[in-house]
Amino acid sequence: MPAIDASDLTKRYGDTLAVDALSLSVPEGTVYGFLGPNGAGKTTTMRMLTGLSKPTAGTAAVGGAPVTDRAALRPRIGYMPEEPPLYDQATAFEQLEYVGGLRGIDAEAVRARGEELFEDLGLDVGPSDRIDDFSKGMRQKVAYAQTVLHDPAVVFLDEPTSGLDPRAARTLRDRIRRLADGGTTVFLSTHILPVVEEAADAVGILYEGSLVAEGSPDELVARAEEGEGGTLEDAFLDVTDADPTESDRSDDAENGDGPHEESTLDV
Ligand SMILES: Nc1ncnc2c1ncn2[C@@H]1O[C@H](COP(=O)(O)OP(=O)(O)OP(=O)(O)O)[C@@H](O)[C@H]1O
Repeated sequence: MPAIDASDLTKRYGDTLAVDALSLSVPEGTVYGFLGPNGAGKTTTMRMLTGLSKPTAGTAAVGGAPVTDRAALRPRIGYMPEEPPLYDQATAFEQLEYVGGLRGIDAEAVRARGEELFEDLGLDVGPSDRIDDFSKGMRQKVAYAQTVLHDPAVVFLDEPTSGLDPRAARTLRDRIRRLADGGTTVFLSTHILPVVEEAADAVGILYEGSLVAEGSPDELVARAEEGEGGTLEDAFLDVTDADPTESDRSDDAENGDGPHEESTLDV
């Protein structure tokens, strides 16, 4: 049974078709890199897969639980949104205690696991330092720790390395790879191609709500080599008509020539 199994998942906001009949199958213990330009529908997809947004149509199950069954889904998943919810006035441990409490993990277990996670991530903070004073990288580490605190079967990470310096980004990338090597499934949404190139087993490229390419990073690169380029970036550009190095191309994406249905790369 795949860890993530989605069939024709669709989300419509009024006239906007944010996600268009998306089907996905992600095997257990793998990292799936979910790429796409701004506004492609990545966050909307993650919100549906984590039970936070009700699909307009289609079905999905994560860790064996239907996404419509939030009680069953919750213990199986961890979700780190692009703007992780953290209490500025809390210390790093208080933040974990709060989240652990909501998940019914006792304080002692939270502390032990927190110490292990913070040490592993290289988060060096004093016992009374508040999140308010943390750098972006330190906040991301706390957010990551609270996402994996309960050892979920499937972890969803939305732009986890955005704003991180290269060293912090590498630490997180290594942790993502290790999670998968330990059997956890990781669904990773990002615009940053080297992150998926290094960490992902499979890559899906979303464009205007549809999956326009899917394969291993190597397969997509090989495909791009048949054209003009030979990098994942070239593959991305081929199928999305967008430049991933530009921060906001959603208007262009809407007005430009989108890929045709048949441009789906089944590599
Ligand atoms: N709550 C909402 N109400 C109305 N439209 C929405 C809502 N959320 C998302 N959209 C629209 O759905 C589309 C997909 O947005 P989404 O945030 O999922 O894209 P994304 O790929 O995550 O983009 P980014 O990379 O910029 O975060 C966009 O056109 C967006 O404007």
